[in-house]
Amino acid sequence: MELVADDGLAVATRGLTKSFQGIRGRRVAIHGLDLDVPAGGVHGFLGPNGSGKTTTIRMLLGLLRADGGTMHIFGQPVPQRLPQVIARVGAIVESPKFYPSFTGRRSLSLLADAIGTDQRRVGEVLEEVGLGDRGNDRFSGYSLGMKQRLAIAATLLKSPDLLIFDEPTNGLDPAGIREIRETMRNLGTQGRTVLVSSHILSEIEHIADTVSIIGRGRVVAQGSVAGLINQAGAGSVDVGINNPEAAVAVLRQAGMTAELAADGLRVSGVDQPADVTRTLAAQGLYVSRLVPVRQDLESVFLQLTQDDQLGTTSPASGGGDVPPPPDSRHTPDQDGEVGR
Ligand SMILES: Nc1ncnc2c1ncn2[C@@H]1O[C@H](COP(=O)(O)OP(=O)(O)OP(=O)(O)O)[C@@H](O)[C@H]1O
Repeated sequence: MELVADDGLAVATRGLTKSFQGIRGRRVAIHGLDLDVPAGGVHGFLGPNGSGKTTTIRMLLGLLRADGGTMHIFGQPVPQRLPQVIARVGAIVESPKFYPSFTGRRSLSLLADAIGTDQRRVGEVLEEVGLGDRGNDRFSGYSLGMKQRLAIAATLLKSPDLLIFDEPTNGLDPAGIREIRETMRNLGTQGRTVLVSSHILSEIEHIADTVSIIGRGRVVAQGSVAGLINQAGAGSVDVGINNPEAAVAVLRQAGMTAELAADGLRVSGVDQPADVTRTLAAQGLYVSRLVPVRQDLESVFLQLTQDDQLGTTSPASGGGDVPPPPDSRHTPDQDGEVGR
């Protein structure tokens, strides 16, 4: 049985591939995915709709069979050693179901019995997700955010080291989103690893320690949130000027990357903003405004996934560029479903 050394990763995939049978033939959904999720903290698994987040998560959990590549959870190859590692994993992959007329506490208590967990955990996990004072209310009276937090509480019963949440804020209002965000942040600060997928970046930017951005089944960037933002935002400035067309031409002639923007122009790849003003002034063009561009994860994400749609981004982690495997190696999607 293959084992990897303790590399500090909660989850690692290498060259992971998966295709589905569609009406017009097979479509590659996961395209050589190399994912690294460090142990401890919150990891945002980000990508546009249809980029392959759910498919990846379902493969990790043994709910769907991969076509190729390897997956490890805490150094154990999965699905081969999933039975050994699954006790350390809690996951929510679709909307959780509870009896509407049961209280949150009763539902958790039944679950605790079913999985052989001490009943003392019920009160603890209710507290952990902020439902300590609502545990004796019926599930039917909970807000959507509370229902989702009860689902998180259920995954916490067995004290997992890795929590996997697939789009946990889908369908929630802003208050519900905030509650779930805070819950995830708290879990991530307790030494646990929280792997959370989302296509909404603003949800993740402030709670994630590290992120992976995927596009079309490949990792296009991964690392710390701050690192990705710095990398993408380095040296961009917005320039206000009377004659932006002429300024763009002058700057391009000087070897800079400049383009027209809504209220002036944007120059990227600038080490010294003073170079911009100097270059323009030398041609009689005077800058009225020079503002460094503040990047956020959303703009990094859009840039990277847009580039990927156009096929211009090379995968950051090196192994993503795997051609679609030949059709003959695959069985139809329905055959790939495991235990569903
Ligand atoms: N059971 C299936 N049969 C056929 N195609 C599928 C199946 N599941 C996923 N796909 C396809 O695989 C691709 C990746 O889908 P997936 O649901 O993993 O993306 P996602 O990133 O989770 O998107 P979303 O944010 O919309 O949930 C899509 O093109 C999707 O249509």
